[in-house]
Amino acid sequence: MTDVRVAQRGKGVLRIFNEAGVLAAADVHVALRLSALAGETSPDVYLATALAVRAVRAGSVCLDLTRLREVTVDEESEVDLDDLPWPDDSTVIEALRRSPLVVGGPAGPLRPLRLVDTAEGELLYLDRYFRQEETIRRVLDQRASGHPVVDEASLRRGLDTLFRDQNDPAGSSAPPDRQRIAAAVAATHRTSVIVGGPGTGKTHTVARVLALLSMQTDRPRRIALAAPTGKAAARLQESVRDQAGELGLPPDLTAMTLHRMLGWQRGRGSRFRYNADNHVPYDVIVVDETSMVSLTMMCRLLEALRPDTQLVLVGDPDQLTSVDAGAVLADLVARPMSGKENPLLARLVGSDLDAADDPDEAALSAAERDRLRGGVVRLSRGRRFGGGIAQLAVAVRDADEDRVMELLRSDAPEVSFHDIDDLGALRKDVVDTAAGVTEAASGSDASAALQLSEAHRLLCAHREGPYGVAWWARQAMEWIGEASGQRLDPDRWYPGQPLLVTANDHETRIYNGDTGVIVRRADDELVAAFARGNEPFLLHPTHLSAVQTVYAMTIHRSQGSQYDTVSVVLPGAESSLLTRELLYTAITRARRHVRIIGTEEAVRAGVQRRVLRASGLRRTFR
Ligand SMILES: Nc1ncnc2c1ncn2[C@@H]1O[C@H](COP(=O)(O)OP(=O)(O)OP(=O)(O)O)[C@@H](O)[C@H]1O
Repeated sequence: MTDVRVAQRGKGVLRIFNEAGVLAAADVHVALRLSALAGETSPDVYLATALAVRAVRAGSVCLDLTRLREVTVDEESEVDLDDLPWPDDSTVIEALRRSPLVVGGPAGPLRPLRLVDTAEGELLYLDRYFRQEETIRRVLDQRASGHPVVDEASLRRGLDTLFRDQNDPAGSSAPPDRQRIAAAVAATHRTSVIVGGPGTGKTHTVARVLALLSMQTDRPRRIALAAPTGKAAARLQESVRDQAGELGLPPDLTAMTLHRMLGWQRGRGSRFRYNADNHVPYDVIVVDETSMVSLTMMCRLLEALRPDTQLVLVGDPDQLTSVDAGAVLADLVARPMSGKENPLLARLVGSDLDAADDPDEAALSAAERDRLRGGVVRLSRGRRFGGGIAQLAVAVRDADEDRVMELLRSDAPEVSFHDIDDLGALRKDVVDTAAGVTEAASGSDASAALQLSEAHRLLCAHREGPYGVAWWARQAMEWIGEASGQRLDPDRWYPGQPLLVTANDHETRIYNGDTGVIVRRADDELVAAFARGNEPFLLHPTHLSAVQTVYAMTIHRSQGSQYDTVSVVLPGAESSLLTRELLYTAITRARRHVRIIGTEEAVRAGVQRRVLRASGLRRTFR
């Protein structure tokens, strides 16, 4: 028997790294094929190439050659990474500098790798990702070289009207008001980036940005609202529509996925209808949940923009990033800012920029002020949560593990911490939620069933194993079966069955990650219901190409959704999936209560472990 994960052609160092589980067979094949085409024979270059392919697979845009050894392997692997025959960093870099894979060779113009020197060390790119990153950098810099033409007096009036004191509607909100700064930045820059944790008012601000921009002209602005997933688009649309009447926005603004906005075409691969030669026809584009946008998608979006289209990128850079390579939103916030601050900003919101601390909002730091040059504003004042969840999220984000433990062990009603044997409260939430959803679904009330299915969600870091989704979903089904006296059979459709879509279907506009529920219609037919705008979208379940029954889901999948109560089953402290970003994402899925199930050791390990996502966007190239 051969192990499919081991590349049969791999020899020497590649074979050793492959068998140790650091490299996949595909990484080895790509490295060998490229080397053969270019006539490369150095084992150091083989290894670096295979590690560069692996890095992209693991979500990085490039390989950080100064951190070669920072790789993770499966938990089951018993290999000690330090025992592997790691070459010396500088030997690898020297070999790459001479390599035909990097400099081109007699075999032809093929140059599949790029070696880049930066102040913090060398990066190795697969050419395709290098070019995408270059495009992003170039388009952003071009767009930052000028500012939109605006009517200053009208903007000032707009800001005064839209950002009111909550207690005194005749007055403006107290400075510093970062939402007002964000709106002013968005109105005066071609590209702006509005970031913040959950409930900091990102969508509230976006609706006001749209109102502010619409006030600037008599001609209606062509506005596009977009998000990387269908679910996130639906949420954005709903929030903006809720505020449309109050703000004088068109009542029928529709949000769509980025794929749809760029004109995804069946059978055309990543080639969109709108691209560098055929720009998207909008004056203003808002992208929500930008943390989930991959490098490739950001590249496609930026190259499809008209130079004068105003782009507002919104999201939470502390969350888990896209499944594909890149952490573009976090990079845009952290990258060295070029350009000068738009002087108009100081005239419009000078009192916010210069204000001292206010009881509700701290004064702007020097770093925040600097980020304004790049059109980046971070909203920090939580507007939604009763303290506990937000405080916990902030402590995780700031890697303050003692504070995290203190909050978990406090009696804050929004947070609880349970041992893996202490499952009574979880069981009750699972059973009660299923009972509520089943009752509504059996009574053909699709809206209520969908709403009730957001009352509680069980999240895991892993798919498999004792901490994984499969195990916990089975456990949940047993609990529900015992409580209702009826065994659940996920191989047949039944009312109240919770669904998770696992692949995009552009035709039905049902997307990977969308969740729904099976409902019995008044005519007794069973249909799948998905939340979409005000009315649920119903379709026959056989029209769903890829769908699972979901009593537990991975934290990755839960991105872009929120639930009243979230229960998070943590894996063991040694799990490489357990990271700060993962914990932060899980905690911030909860609206009212977050229940963490696991050990103190696991919490502390998770808070300290970071997702390594190498990219060049944060660096200055030499
Ligand atoms: N300046 C404000 N004055 C009053 N209420 C506000 C203000 N800003 C936000 N809110 C309210 O706070 C809540 C959270 O705001 P919003 O939904 O815009 O946050 P968000 O950052 O988009 O959150 P999420 O990331 O979870 O979607 C909403 O109910 C909103 O109406």
